[in-house]
Amino acid sequence: MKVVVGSTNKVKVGAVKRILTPQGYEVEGVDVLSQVSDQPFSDAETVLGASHRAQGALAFGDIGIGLEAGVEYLNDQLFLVNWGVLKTKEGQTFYAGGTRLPLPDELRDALEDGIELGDVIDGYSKRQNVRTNEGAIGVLTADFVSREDNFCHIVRLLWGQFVRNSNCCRK
Ligand SMILES: O=P(O)(O)OP(=O)(O)OP(=O)(O)OC[C@H]1O[C@@H](n2cnc3c(O)ncnc32)[C@H](O)[C@@H]1O
Ligand SMILES: [Mg+2]
Repeated sequence: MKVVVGSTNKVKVGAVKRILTPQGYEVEGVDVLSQVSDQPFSDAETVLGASHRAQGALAFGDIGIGLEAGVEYLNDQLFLVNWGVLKTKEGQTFYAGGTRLPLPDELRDALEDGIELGDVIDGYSKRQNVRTNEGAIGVLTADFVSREDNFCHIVRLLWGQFVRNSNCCRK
């Protein structure tokens, strides 16, 4: 059974591989459109992007997984949010949300101006390609939690729901 991730970002594909390769699944990443803003600005837009990515990925395998990051206001505080969607050829859809972490106030203006967090966090941290490495979450947690760790948590939540609802691999 082939599992396809709707992105070629190595932390997204790496997270799915980390959970599903040991279970014997073939995992591949493909570039598909999220059909939302490059920087989603709400939970609703972020989960929609993940859903589009899962649907796009499903064309290339038996299971499609979409992982999407965004930002969301809670009261006056901007938070980093992450969502995952898993879709099967049989028409099942599973959703899971990940960690929420407050973003420093210094980042808010640039994000409100439409600059992607991936670009803003590089300048803020004085690091490069943060989005395909430790992620904003790595910068903000002194590297205790990486962006891949964060997506792994979501993949476990998605896969666990899929297993519970399928006949193939229930323990
Ligand atoms: O190739 P894709 O799959 O698009 O990978 P991406 O890094 O752009 O990932 P998303 O589109 O899901 O992320 C939406 C935006 O949020 C940014 N972002 C979210 N979480 C991040 C993190 O932990 N570190 C750096 N950038 C992050 C990202 O750079 C985008 O601007
Ligand atoms: Mg993107």
